[in-house]
Amino acid sequence: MDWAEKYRPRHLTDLVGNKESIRQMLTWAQNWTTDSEPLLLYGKPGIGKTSAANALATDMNWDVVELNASDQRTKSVIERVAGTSASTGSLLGSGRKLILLDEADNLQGNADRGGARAIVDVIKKASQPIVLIANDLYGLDAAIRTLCMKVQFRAAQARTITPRLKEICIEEGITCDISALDDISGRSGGDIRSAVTMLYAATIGRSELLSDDLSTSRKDNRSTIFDLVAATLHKNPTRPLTDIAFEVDETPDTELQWIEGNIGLMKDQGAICKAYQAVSRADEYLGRTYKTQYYTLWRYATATMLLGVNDAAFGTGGFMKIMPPDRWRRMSTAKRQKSAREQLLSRLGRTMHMAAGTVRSGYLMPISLLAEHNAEEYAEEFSLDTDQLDLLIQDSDIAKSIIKKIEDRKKEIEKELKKREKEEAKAAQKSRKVAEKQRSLPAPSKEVKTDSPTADHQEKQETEINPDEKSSKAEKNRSQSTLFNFGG
Ligand SMILES: Nc1ncnc2c1ncn2[C@@H]1O[C@H](COP(=O)(O)OP(=O)(O)OP(=O)(O)O)[C@@H](O)[C@H]1O
Repeated sequence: MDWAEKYRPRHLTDLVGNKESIRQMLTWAQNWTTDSEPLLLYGKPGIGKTSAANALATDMNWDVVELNASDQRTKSVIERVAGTSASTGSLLGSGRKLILLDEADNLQGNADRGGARAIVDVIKKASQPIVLIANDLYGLDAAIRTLCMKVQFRAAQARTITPRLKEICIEEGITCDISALDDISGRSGGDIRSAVTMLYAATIGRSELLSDDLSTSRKDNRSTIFDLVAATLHKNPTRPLTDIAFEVDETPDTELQWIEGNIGLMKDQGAICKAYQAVSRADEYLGRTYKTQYYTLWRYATATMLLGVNDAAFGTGGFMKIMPPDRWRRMSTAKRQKSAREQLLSRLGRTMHMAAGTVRSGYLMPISLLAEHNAEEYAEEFSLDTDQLDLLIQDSDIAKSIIKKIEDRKKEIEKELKKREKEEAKAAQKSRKVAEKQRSLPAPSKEVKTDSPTADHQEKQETEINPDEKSSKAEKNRSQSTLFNFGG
């Protein structure tokens, strides 16, 4: 029996983590009446949902009728099995039956589309407790979802899984390194089933588990292109080169570029020359392969390249810093420059209302000469980036510093704008508050106290108004009094 099954928790107290969810389940079960909602347990796989449901039934002394996705969960099966169980008592006549619907989010895959509908009917009619289990809450039919009391199960934390693994090791009589168990717990991503299974796999045929055992068993033993290049340039490769090449996940032409790109690591000029001859011969075979579509030639190309270069490399050894082919770096630089050139021409052309080709053939040189004298203005005018300005003035350092200066200035302006917006918002808020406060004040009494500070202030203001304004105010007052008089 695999350990995940062997060490399935039998009682609620055996479960690791999710204490609050387990408490909710127990309360639900202890207070269960025919009016209770069914329970929906949801969460990632392997964290104990099914085990918890079974353990609950055991602890409550209930029977279990389980329907999982492997059963043909058609409407009729669900109605027959769950429906009957739900509406009748226990076989023993006393206890209850827990109806367990595992993988409830997988009903849509059934041949009979009545599955979800049937569950809703069964749930509504049920006279026995029902537990549904799902990984994806929203993969569940909405009608079922809304009928249930939902309890979430969360992935376990690594530090709670390790003690469980230790218990299993003790039970199995295996001496274990705690750091090895921590490693397994960490890699399980909170999935306890996967942690238990990993432990099982790592300890097969052992009575001791050390952290080193784990790292070697985990290591991907396939060779990489770095291994192949290193072995080819080494005087005594430990394994046949063709075996290593077979494991490397690259085509012979890519391998050729890598080997050619690292030939320079050889010290001896004569050896380098010999290695290039082997590479050139291999390249011929590759060319013929593509021309004739006769892929058996690939093997000759690979053998010529690896064995020829290794033969030339005799005497090379020690630490080597293997790098991706320089040609790739140059190609990517050239590609970047080409795109910068095209963008620059189209930008200049757009501003000057002419085709990019015309700019290149007739105007690029004079613009470059002019830009040299006023690079910053040109960069701003045409919104150039570092590469584009560099193309124009042919000086990457100056281009870099100018673009940085422009960007810093832009940032400064943006900062200033933001600051101002904030200040304005603050002022607006303040004046809103003042207005609100004034509105909430009781209406002033009709009798105006002339000795009040407000009145003083008003008076003072009036004395400060210049004579012209005063006369126009007097005029206004006069006309107002006339109006009142008219109304009276
Ligand atoms: N909380 C837990 N405590 C102890 N062991 C656990 C726990 N969760 C999972 N396991 C181990 O993983 C196995 C599988 O657990 P279980 O079937 O309950 O998970 P599940 O959440 O229902 O997964 P799925 O959604 O895939 O059905 C158990 O038999 C047990 O060995």
